[in-house]
Amino acid sequence: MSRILLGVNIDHIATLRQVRGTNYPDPVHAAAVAEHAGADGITIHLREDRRHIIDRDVYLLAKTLKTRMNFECAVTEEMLAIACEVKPTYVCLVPEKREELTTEGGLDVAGQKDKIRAAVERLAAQGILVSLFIDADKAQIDAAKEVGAPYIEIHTGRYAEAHSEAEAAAELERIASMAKYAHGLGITVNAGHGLHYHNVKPIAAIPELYELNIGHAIVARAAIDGLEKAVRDMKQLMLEGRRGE
Ligand SMILES: CC(=O)[C@@H](O)[C@H](O)COP(=O)(O)O
Ligand SMILES: NCC(=O)COP(=O)(O)O
Repeated sequence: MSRILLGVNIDHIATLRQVRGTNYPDPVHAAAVAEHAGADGITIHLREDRRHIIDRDVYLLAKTLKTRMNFECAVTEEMLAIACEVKPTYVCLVPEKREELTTEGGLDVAGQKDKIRAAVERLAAQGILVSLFIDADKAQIDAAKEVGAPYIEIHTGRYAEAHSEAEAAAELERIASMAKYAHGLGITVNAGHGLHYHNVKPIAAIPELYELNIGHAIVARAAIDGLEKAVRDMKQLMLEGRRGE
């Protein structure tokens, strides 16, 4: 049985901070906790609108991570320049729409090969391993190969959001067959988006997958699992305050 790795996406630790304009919770701290718990890597998505991860996080994480950074970004001059300066282990190029709640689909590599090839070459020249976040689609995989990307990340959003078991099974089959196809072309295949505690096992069973990137569900689980201690700690401090301690 081959190993499958977990990249923990900490974007939504930063969401909690940004929503109040506080300096906590700190994604840098969260990354250290995730690494201590066994994360194989840390994923962050620096959105153009800086709605969660901000530049400061990227630069600090580059210094503090003990595993490796998977830096997700749109294919823009601003983001490519940051990536080339930070030099994370991985850059995953993703599509981005300003108004979306989260990433809605894969990058159209086939429709903009010259632009993506130039980005891949520019990042690779800095020693960065480039991944393309794409749908489980043969034309997109062929295009990823053509532009020289050594990695792809298959978008699992449609599987995660399936409205029926039959739809989920069909999506799973598509992801599995496209993972096999891409792997056969010599591409290292990751997957992610919308994976959670009840849908991850069938995806993790796909033998060609190297790594899963999971964020929202892990942060949500942490909020519930950590709540009991958080409430106890607050009550204890209130008691100490009342006692004049
Ligand atoms: C590219 C991808 O699937 C995820 O990283 C997703 O884009 C995360 O972005 P949000 O955390 O803003 O939803
Ligand atoms: N690339 C997918 C990712 O990093 C995590 O996505 P999600 O688990 O937050 O949906």
